[in-house]
Amino acid sequence: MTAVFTPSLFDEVALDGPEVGPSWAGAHRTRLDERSWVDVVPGWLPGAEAWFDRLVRDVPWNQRLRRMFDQEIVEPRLTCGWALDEAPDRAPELGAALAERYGEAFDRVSANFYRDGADSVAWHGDRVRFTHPAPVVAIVSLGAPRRFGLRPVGPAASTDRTRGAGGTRWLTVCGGDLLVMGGRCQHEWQHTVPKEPGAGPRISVTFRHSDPGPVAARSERARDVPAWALR
Ligand SMILES: O=C(O)CCC(=O)C(=O)O
Ligand SMILES: [Fe+2]
Repeated sequence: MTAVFTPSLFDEVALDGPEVGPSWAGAHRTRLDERSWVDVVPGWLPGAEAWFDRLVRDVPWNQRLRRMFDQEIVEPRLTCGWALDEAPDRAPELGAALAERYGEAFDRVSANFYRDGADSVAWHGDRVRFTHPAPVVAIVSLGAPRRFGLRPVGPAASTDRTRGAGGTRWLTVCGGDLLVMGGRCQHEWQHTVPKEPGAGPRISVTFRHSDPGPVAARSERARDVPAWALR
């Protein structure tokens, strides 16, 4: 008998089947300078669309207030954070895949929800720099594409005369892409997701490691960076 294709049955099998893990096939490292790097893996996460829909629906999003001098600023995006083992489904599995690849015990997950192009994150280095000389920060993008900027600050800015416009780099991150910052990126570079009129909704899920480990980490000084951290 000839097999008959039944779309509903096919859909069910696809939904109930094992979720395919991330793929490193397209991984590409850009050296920002001799001490900082960014990895981009286009199409890292299969099933990114379905995960986006689930997170939009299930995460208890909130909009934080930030004190800036004597003003309270409402952050232009929604956020939520967890310990890795309490984070929503897929995050623990993805944290384990990242830990294997980067040799870091990622234990913190946070998510940002950019509802539209009016939501953004301003230029900053992540707070993990206060406890780590060379933190690895991994960001999974879900939903609509957005521009992601990196610009040098501190020593990197003053030595980088070759790239024009202050050495700022721009890339576009799409749903399913992975972007990983490492080396001195949080100390000597800043990053941003600027406002982008017309952009659709996007979520970023970030993985960080909170334990500074055996390295004496409470320092911003470059000479304290262990060689292994600058891979
Ligand atoms: O949404 C992004 O890709 C960046 C998020 C970010 O920089 C942060 O959460 O610190
Ligand atoms: Fe950040």
